[in-house]
Amino acid sequence: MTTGQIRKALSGFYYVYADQQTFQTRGRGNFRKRGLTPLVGDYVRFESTNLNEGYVLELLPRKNQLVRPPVANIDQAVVVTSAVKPDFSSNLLDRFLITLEANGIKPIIYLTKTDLLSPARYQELQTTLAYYRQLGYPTLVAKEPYAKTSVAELTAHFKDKLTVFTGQSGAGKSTLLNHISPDLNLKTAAVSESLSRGKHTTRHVELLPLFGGLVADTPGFSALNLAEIDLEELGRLFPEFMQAAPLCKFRECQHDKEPGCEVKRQVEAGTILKSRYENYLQFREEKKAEKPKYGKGGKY
Ligand SMILES: Nc1nc2c(ncn2[C@@H]2O[C@H](COP(=O)(O)OP(=O)(O)OP(=O)(O)O)[C@@H](O)[C@H]2O)c(=O)[nH]1
Ligand SMILES: [Zn+2]
Repeated sequence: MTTGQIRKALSGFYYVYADQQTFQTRGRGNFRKRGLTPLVGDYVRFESTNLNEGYVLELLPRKNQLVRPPVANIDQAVVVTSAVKPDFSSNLLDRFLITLEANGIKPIIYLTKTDLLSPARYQELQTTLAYYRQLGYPTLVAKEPYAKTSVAELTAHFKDKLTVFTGQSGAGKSTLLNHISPDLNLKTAAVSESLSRGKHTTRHVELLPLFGGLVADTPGFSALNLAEIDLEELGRLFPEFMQAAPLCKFRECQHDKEPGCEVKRQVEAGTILKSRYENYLQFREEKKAEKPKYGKGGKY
């Protein structure tokens, strides 16, 4: 048996990459009885007699997976964020960031449509996004989002990583991917002014070797309803809260109503961005409003 990585899944075939070759295989392992479906990005054990006939026998454990795009073992996600049309939303950005943090996926923020901004608004967004950069998230903000230098700054992060593209509909994911790899020829669509929604075409995901790493060729917009995040876990998904927390008076401080909270102190002092804290409180309310889940011991 050989170990390889699924780089494409199509019409019942899994295309497994191993030893610098691609093997066309079918699923046959007991993972199927356990209701597991191999995903692009999965590491598998397989056997084959030639390049066109082989069987995936075992699915190796995943470190994470997303539903849209359906990819496993993701290292990082480019959060394509538009400055206008649709308007920049710190709430949406923070939602993306905590969802990725919860899955152990490193976010890279990429701002698009800056060409449509007034100089003053551009300056303002640069200041806001500098805060995210200082948190440790690579944050790319350019006046010309698709200039060669801007795209090169992004692709420099791809080496040895599996990268996916995510972001709101109409944010410019397909446009950006087309600039990274013109061969892709992904359809882009003007955002319908009346619906404020882009088009959605179903495609099969494939991992492309680009800039020394692998890139999922299909962008996706995973559900961001925080369903899989625990209320108590929320604070740990904000790196600056994590850093402040040891100085909170209470060890299990939720940075909400507790006295002696360092996070709140830093929000007052202006070192923690107010919108981050407000979004945190809103996410908490959202989690609290969720119906109690059965089997979780009435946790909420
Ligand atoms: N002016 C300007 N227009 C852009 C920019 N990026 C994308 N657009 C336009 O915005 C529209 C939406 O871009 P897409 O690349 O289709 O967006 P998407 O995120 O792939 O959208 P979905 O497929 O709906 O998820 C297209 O008409 C693009 O030409 C940009 O930086 N500046
Ligand atoms: Zn606190």
